[in-house]
Amino acid sequence: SRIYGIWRFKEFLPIKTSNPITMGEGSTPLVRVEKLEKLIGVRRVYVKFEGANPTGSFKDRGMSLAITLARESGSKAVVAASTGNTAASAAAYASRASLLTFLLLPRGKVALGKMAQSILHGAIIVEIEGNFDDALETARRLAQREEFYPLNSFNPWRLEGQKTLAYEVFEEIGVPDHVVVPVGNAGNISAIWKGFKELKNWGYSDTLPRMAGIQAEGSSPIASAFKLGLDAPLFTENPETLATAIRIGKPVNWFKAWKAVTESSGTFEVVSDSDIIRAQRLLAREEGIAAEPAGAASIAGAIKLAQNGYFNGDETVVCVVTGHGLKDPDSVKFHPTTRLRAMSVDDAIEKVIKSL
Ligand SMILES: Cc1ncc(COP(=O)(O)O)c(/C=C/C(=O)C(=O)O)c1O
Repeated sequence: SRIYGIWRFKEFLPIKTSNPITMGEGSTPLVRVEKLEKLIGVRRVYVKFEGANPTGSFKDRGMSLAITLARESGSKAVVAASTGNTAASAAAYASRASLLTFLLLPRGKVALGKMAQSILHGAIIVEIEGNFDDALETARRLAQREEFYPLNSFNPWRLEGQKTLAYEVFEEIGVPDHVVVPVGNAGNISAIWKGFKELKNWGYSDTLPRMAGIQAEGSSPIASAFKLGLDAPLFTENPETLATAIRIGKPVNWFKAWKAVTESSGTFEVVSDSDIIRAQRLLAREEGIAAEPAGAASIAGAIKLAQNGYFNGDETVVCVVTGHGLKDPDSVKFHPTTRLRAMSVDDAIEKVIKSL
């Protein structure tokens, strides 16, 4: 059968199919980041680089299952509210299944690369005046009509695909001490935790990681409440962060994420937009990894957790970088570099030599 991708784990997936809608999603790089290790102060730090998926984010893992089911459901169209990556992934996989895609997007709040993908794959795009949470409510109501198949992460099949990240990490390095995940609608951290629990329940492993969920300061309904010692999130009407992928005020999967953190004796942490931008630059200029801002939030979170003494120094930490830097080209405005204008070959040569 398949030698790479999530369908290698077909026995662990809840749907039986001989021809899934797939583009080889999964089997993403687990990259050791030794310079960041020194900064975070633990024995090993790895980045699970989900930007290497077919549409550039972890969403592809779950979309492969969900679209395979959508095709069998007899629906004519799929519908998804999104901050961008679910949209891009839905449009790509649905086109492969010859299904129409309706996207509900918060107008003006979706990063350029994700809009480009949604357009390229021919989705029907509805830009809503409002935020992601309004878009999600629209999608939920549309999904009550037979002709629309719902793709948002209240759809459990998406999370069943996303749990495969845990299987891949286990295959390569066993069970890490910590897994750090950026949290928006809170599906992914829950899915990864589920994957590790299954491995233990099925007797493949005998330990579990501690999960750390990272949210952006202006959009941290779960993390802020957790840090205040509350037992439920503080939903916010106006989430704000430049990490637009995780700009979500009413996370639909908050309860699953809360359980993942409490069951694993993990934590939630809040990082500022400047922490995120700093992490994006460190990843790109020290480790060669291009992360979109929300993807860099896991590294920003690990740095902050280290500063708060959360780690004991000899652990292995996996940071999930959830989306590729190409998704949000506008974010390069935060990362100036030298750009020289050369009027001729000689001029270019002279300027380059002067810049050495
Ligand atoms: C790069 C990136 N990093 C982290 C998250 C948060 O994952 P969840 O906590 O499972 O929501 C998202 C989520 C994106 C959407 O929710 C969407 O695309 O609509 C993301 O794109």
